[in-house]
Amino acid sequence: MSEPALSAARLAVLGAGGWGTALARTLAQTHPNVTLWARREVLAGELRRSRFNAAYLPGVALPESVSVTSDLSAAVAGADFAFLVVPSVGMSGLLSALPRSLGVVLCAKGLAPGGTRLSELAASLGFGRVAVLSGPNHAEEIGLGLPAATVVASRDEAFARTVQAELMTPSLRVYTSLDVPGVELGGVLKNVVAVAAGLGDGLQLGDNARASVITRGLREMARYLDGQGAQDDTVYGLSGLGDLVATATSRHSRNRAAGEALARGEAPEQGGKVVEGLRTARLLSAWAQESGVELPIVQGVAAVSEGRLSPQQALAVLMQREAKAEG
Ligand SMILES: NC(=O)C1=CN([C@@H]2O[C@H](COP(=O)(O)OP(=O)(O)OC[C@H]3O[C@@H](n4cnc5c(N)ncnc54)[C@H](O)[C@@H]3O)[C@@H](O)[C@H]2O)C=CC1
Ligand SMILES: O=C(CO)COP(=O)(O)O
Repeated sequence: MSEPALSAARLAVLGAGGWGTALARTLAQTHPNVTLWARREVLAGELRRSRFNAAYLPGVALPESVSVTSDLSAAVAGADFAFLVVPSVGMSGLLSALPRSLGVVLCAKGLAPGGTRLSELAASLGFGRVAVLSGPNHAEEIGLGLPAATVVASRDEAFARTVQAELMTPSLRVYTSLDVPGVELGGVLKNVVAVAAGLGDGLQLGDNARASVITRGLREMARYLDGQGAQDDTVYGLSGLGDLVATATSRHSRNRAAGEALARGEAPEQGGKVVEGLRTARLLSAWAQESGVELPIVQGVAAVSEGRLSPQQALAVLMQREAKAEG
């Protein structure tokens, strides 16, 4: 395969956790001008010195061409657009500190406080060029250059195409979409179902149980997306079913591992790595309670993570729901 052509675009990756590091490495294959911003200077210094992110993505070398800084203004100065890769709880603070003229690609798979979608948050803060990136993309594999596909969605079709063109490499196939809520929410909800799959794995419930959780979880995802303005078929694409399968079955998934830890009676968040599905479960469980829309798996995960039910009790609640037709 021939070497991909280099691009003159200047790109910023804001957030130096696992996914930000993997994206910076991917972009560096085709861009000599990539800057990676780490919130903490101690991490930025470590990355500059060793070129490895031992805490968040061990084993993936950051190319020398990637500039690393903890100075946010310097990171985005002259950038054509930026990938925002901090946990969803940090997105509001990060967006507030950025120039509104900057094109932003939101890469977190979670919701803002109160359950607002991150793309809505960005628009409400005055950003004009807003895209979301979502798909079956474990940083551990993308960072090694293993093949994958992903979706960039924006209401601004030209911006989505620009991001697609800049992010595509021979090992990362990027699709565009105009369905922002559909693509964004698929990535948000699959994390909760992955926690449920992890709970089942931790309780050693077997392959049938995992398949049932994935399938009924997909149904809950579709039910929620339906009320949020998403297109019907998006949930069955890469950002929905694709990412659900990747996350609910992968040894890399932090959300699945959190479910396993809960089943063992251990703390679900370990090593300082973000587990978006726990917070999302609580936000969506509250929404389900208020709206009367049934999201039993989401509500079960919320109940376990809040300590209201044991994993075994949550399983019993799910299994003993009233008999009904599939749908
Ligand atoms: N790890 C993965 O494979 C993928 C993760 N994502 C999503 O990307 C987002 C980031 O995840 P990871 O990179 O895995 O997280 P991570 O846990 O590996 O690292 C998070 C990074 O963000 C920093 N951080 C934490 N709070 C912050 C704040 N308020 N402001 C700025 N920086 C802050 C941490 O110091 C750390 O460097 C999450 O929403 C996750 O769901 C999406 C696709 C793949
Ligand atoms: O979103 C991801 C893969 O697409 C990563 O999932 P985890 O946060 O569960 O590791």
